[in-house]
Amino acid sequence: MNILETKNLKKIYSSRFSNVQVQALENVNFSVEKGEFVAIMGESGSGKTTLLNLLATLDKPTSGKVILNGKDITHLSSKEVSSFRRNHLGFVFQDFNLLDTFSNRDNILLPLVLNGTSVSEMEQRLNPIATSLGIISLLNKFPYEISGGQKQRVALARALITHPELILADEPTGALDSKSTKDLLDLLTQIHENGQTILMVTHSTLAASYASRVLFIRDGVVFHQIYKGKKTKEEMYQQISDTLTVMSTGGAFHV
Ligand SMILES: Nc1ncnc2c1ncn2[C@@H]1O[C@H](COP(=O)(O)OP(=O)(O)OP(=O)(O)O)[C@@H](O)[C@H]1O
Repeated sequence: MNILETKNLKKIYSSRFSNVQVQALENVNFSVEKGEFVAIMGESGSGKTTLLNLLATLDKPTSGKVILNGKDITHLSSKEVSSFRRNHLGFVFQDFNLLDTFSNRDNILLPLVLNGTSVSEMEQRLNPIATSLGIISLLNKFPYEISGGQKQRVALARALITHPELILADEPTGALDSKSTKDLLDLLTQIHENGQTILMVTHSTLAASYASRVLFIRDGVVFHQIYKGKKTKEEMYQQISDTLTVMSTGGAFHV
């Protein structure tokens, strides 16, 4: 079953002060099945952030549709979008986006507080997630007291606490050292194996090699995709690297 689908997604940025227009996405079509872990790769300027912003309802496309769980989310009113985002999507960012004035526990619970969830329900949700992410001992600390890898695990807990249909991760390992990167990727794999749908934008071949499918964007269209299937992480890594080389040297693929 498709949980996410983009149909003929196009985004043209136009400036109010000049006639210059930038076509960031030309015609993006893809779908994500429930439970998939999809990585999106592409060179700088290929339109990845633009795509993520459209999927996250942070921006509207020039034309085309984003369908999440059967609902076209491109025409939500400004009143609807923030509760929609909170209830259906979980976000993980490169720079964690945790509030330093809140404890880690309160950072994680914030989306539930905004939704008016009861305290007992919050605790019931928090415990299993914090246990599986290994952050129970960090809950009463503040973000500035913990390492980058720990912060990203707290951010992941915050993303999971609402049981979102889809986790959108923007370069989640970008600010982490190699040990924390591997730990985070193992956790994402575990979450994926538990049935969570994840879409991750990344420049990292290593991060993408953990995904069940990698989509490559070039010049505003989906240029190629690789399914993990029965490949090992190492085989996947090699195939992603080869594809990036073909892309950077202007070679052609057919999706
Ligand atoms: N707000 C904006 N106004 C005008 N042009 C924009 C805007 N945001 C992005 N662009 C342009 O759209 C194109 C796609 O940008 P986007 O940021 O989506 O690429 P990206 O693949 O995420 O790049 P990177 O990997 O460097 O983050 C680029 O040519 C960029 O300059």
